[in-house]
Amino acid sequence: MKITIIGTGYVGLTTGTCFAEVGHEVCCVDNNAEKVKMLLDGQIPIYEPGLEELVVKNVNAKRLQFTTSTEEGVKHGEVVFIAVPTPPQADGSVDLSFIEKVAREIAESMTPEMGYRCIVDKSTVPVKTGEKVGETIRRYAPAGVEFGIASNPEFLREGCAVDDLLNPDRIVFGTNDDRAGELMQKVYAPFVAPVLVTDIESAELIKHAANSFLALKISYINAVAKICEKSGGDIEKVAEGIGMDERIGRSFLNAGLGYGGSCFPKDVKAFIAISESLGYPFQLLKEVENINASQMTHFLDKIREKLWVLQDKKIAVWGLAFKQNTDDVRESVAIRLIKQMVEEGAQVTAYDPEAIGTAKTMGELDGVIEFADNMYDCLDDAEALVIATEWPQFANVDIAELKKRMRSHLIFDGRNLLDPETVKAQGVEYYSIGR
Ligand SMILES: NC(=O)c1ccc[n+]([C@@H]2O[C@H](COP(=O)([O-])OP(=O)(O)OC[C@H]3O[C@@H](n4cnc5c(N)ncnc54)[C@H](O)[C@@H]3O)[C@@H](O)[C@H]2O)c1
Ligand SMILES: O=c1ccn([C@@H]2O[C@H](COP(=O)(O)OP(=O)(O)O[C@H]3O[C@H](CO)[C@@H](O)[C@H](O)[C@H]3O)[C@@H](O)[C@H]2O)c(=O)[nH]1
Repeated sequence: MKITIIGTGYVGLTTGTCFAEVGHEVCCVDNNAEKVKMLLDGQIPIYEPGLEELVVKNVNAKRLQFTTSTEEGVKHGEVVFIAVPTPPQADGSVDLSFIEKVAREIAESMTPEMGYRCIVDKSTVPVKTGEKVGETIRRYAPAGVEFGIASNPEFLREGCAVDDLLNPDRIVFGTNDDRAGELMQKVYAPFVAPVLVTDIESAELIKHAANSFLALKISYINAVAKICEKSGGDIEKVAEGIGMDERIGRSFLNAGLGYGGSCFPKDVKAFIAISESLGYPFQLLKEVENINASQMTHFLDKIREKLWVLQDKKIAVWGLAFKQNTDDVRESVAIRLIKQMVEEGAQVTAYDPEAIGTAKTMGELDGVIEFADNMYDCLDDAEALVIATEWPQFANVDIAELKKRMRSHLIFDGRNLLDPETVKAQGVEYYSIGR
C-alpha cells in the first residue's frame, strides 16, 4: 500500500525504509532540503547498522522515495505518518510546535478529491495530542476532506533499529475510527508480531509509560549498585539473581553511568510534566531522575578520590555516544563527564568507534579535547582510562597492550564491561559501578 512519512530522521527514515522492505510504496518527506538531497544522492545521514543497504535496495526497487514537499507526500500516501521531533521545553513539558505545524501542512495539502487519509502520529507525544491533531486538521483542511486519526508509538532502539522494526516485540496502535483501524491493520499485515489495538489516549500513554518504566529499571539497579558498594555486594550477581525471576527479567538492569540519549531523559521529564498537568505529582519518576543524575557525580567522585586533582592529568576516555552501536551523542553521559573533567583541568583524549564525527559537529568538545583514531592510540601516556559507553569492543581490550601504552595503569569502568578479577590479576588498578 502507499504510505507517507513526514519527518525523515532516525524514526522516519528507518520506519519508512522498513515499510518499503516489507513491500509498501513509501514516500519520505523532510523539510531539511540538505538531508533530502543527501538521501536522493544515496547517502545516509545517520549511522544505523544495516540501514544503508536497505535504503539503497528499496530505492532501486522504486519502493522508497524522498521529497521536501508535504503536498506531494499527502497526495502519495493513503496513510500519512508524522515522525517529527517533540523536544523538551525548559520546564520539561513537550514542545509540540513541530507536530502542530505538520498537522497544518497536512491539512492544507488535503483535497476532497484525493479521498480518505489516515493521519498517524508516530512521534512520542503527550496524551491527548491525537485529539489536537484531529482538531487542527479539521480547522485548516478544505471542506469535504475525509480523514481519521491514529496513534502508533514507536519502540525502536537506536543501534538495532532495523531489527526492532522488522521483528518487533509488539505493535501498538490506537484509533477511534474504523477506517483508520482497517488501514493500520493493512500497514502492519506483513509483520509477524502481536498487535495491540487501543483507543488513541491509551496508545499515547503506553509510549511514555514504557520509556519511564525502562528508565525506572535502570535507576533502580543503579540505586542497588550504591548499596552494593557500601556493603561489599556485587551488582552484576545481584542483577543476575533478580533478573532470573521471569516477572522481572534481566534486561535493563545494567548498572552504569545512567541513561542518556534523545528519548529517556526527555520522555521521563515529559511524563512528569504531563502527570503534573493532570493533577498527579509523579514523585517516583522524580526520584528516577535524581538517581540518574547522581550516577555521574558519584562516578566523578571516585575518579577524583583516586587521581586526587584532575588538573593537568592526562585522561583517556573510551566512548562518546550515549550507548553502543550508534553515532548519536544527544544527552550522552560520556560527553557530560568529559566536559566536567575538562572544566577541572584534565587533558582528555577520547575515542569512539562511530561518534567522533557527531561529537565534533556538536561543537562543544572540538578544540577542547583530542580525538584518537583507535582505542589503543587513545591510551598513549594516559594516567587513567575512563570507559563511558558500552561498546562491545571495549570489553575485549588487550590488557598487555593497554599497559604498554598507559603511563599509569588505572581503569574507571563506568559501564561494568570488564571483569574485575581478570583485570586486577594483570596488575591494573580497577574501579567500576556497584562491585
Ligand atoms: N530516535 C529514537 O530512537 C526514537 C524512537 C522512538 C520514538 N522517537 C520519537 O520520534 C520522534 C522523532 O524523533 P527522531 O529521533 O526521528 O528525530 P530526528 O530529529 O532524528 O528527525 C526528525 C526529522 O523531522 C524533520 N522535520 C521537522 N519538521 C518538519 C516538517 N515540518 N516537515 C517535514 N519534516 C520535518 C527534521 O528535519 C528531521 O529530519 C520524536 O518524537 C521522538 O521522541 C524517537
Ligand atoms: O540496562 C541498561 C540499559 C540501558 N542503559 C542506558 O539507557 C540509555 C537508553 O538505552 P536504550 O534504551 O538501549 O536506547 P534508546 O535508543 O534510547 O531506546 C529507548 O528509547 C527509544 C525512544 O523512545 C525507545 O523507542 C526504545 O524502546 C527505548 O529502549 C542509554 O544511555 C544506555 O546506556 C543503561 O544504563 N542500562
